[in-house]
Amino acid sequence: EMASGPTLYEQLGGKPAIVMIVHDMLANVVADNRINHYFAKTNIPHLQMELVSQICELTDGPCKYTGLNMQQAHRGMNLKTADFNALVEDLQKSMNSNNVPLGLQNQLLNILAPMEPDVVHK
Ligand code: HEM
Repeated sequence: EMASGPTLYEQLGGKPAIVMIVHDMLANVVADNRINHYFAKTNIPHLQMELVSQICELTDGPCKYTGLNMQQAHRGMNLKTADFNALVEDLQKSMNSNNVPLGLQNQLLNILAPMEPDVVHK
């Protein structure tokens, strides 16, 4: 059997660290005039809960994401690549302020990047 090593979830610092990263990312988003209009009617605590669950599962943590799939969640928003990149910047800003090492930042971004086609132009 191959030794697998700690999961990305574990390396990030588990659920408490992911809660902090998502919380601070959403604070950045709400303050980001490039994209905050999309979130004007959004229940932010609910979105935070869904994002934590999704990132926990994607990083091999002990969670099961039960929210909408990415196409459903963003249908009708007609998001652009620039909107996607702005959100990624807000996530990077949060990871920097939470002292997430660059190698781990890039591992998480590499998991999220392939979702772009499901999120933009929907
Ligand atoms: C990889 C990138 C993204 C991921 C992983 C992601 C993930 C999610 C998730 C998990 C939800 C909640 C779905 C549910 O409630 O069941 C959601 C909702 C939402 N997303 Fe994204 N998202 C991404 C990109 C974006 C971008 C770029 C924008 C806009 C700039 C955006 C705007 C929204 C909004 C406004 C909602 C909430 C809709 C509502 O009020 O119910 N998302 N997203």
